[in-house]
Amino acid sequence: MLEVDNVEKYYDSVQILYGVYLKAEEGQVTGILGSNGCGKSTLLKIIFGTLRSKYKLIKIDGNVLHKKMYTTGIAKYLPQHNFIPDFLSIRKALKLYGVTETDFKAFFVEEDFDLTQKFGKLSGGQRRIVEVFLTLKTPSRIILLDEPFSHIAPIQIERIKELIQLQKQHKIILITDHFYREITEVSDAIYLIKNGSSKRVQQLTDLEDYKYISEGSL
Ligand SMILES: Nc1ncnc2c1ncn2[C@@H]1O[C@H](COP(=O)(O)OP(=O)(O)OP(=O)(O)O)[C@@H](O)[C@H]1O
Repeated sequence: MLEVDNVEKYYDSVQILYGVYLKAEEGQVTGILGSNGCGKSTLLKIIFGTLRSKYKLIKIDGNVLHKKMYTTGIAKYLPQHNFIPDFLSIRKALKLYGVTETDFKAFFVEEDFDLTQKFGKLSGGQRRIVEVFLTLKTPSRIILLDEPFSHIAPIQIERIKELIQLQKQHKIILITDHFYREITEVSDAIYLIKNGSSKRVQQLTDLEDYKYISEGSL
């Protein structure tokens, strides 16, 4: 289990997060929703350890994590924007992520990607779906996904959702996206970031009550 508590973040003198708490269980997908600029990406970066915060407490299976999470190899993080360098081939990326070529080919049957293809030569959407696939299939136990559904075609979104369901069995998956219907469908637990704090969403109508979505849009 991953527990994140008391996250406070300032950018210069502006406070963005005011004591965020969330709990993410193994075998479950934990969704994070919130309006533009509320601090979702900031929170994921703080959890991963690539962004400093004023306070935070991270526990894994009840033990306080003293190191930056990314240095431990326990987690992989999909940032909001493309991150695999242009010069890297698909084959090299598979090796780096510990994903087999067989698994890759089994998922991308239709696309029939050439494994020597470099990321710089893929389309924006192709690049994104390969990045999402690698992040989900990597053997790391904790997976942090920032906007995995953005920039990919609807049919691919369905495939990614199926992959998430398969991969979550042995993993702790934290996910955020503005495709809130996808998030609510794929998540076992949901938090909403609002006014710098996290609120556990117990039922979907809470999203209306917290004015994340307009009344009647469910
Ligand atoms: N490096 C930075 N310096 C100063 N302010 C920043 C920095 N990065 C983010 N912010 C601000 O912090 C707030 C939270 O940003 P963040 O990217 O975490 O939001 P978000 O919820 O992921 O937004 P979105 O859904 O639009 O991607 C925003 O107001 C943003 O302008």
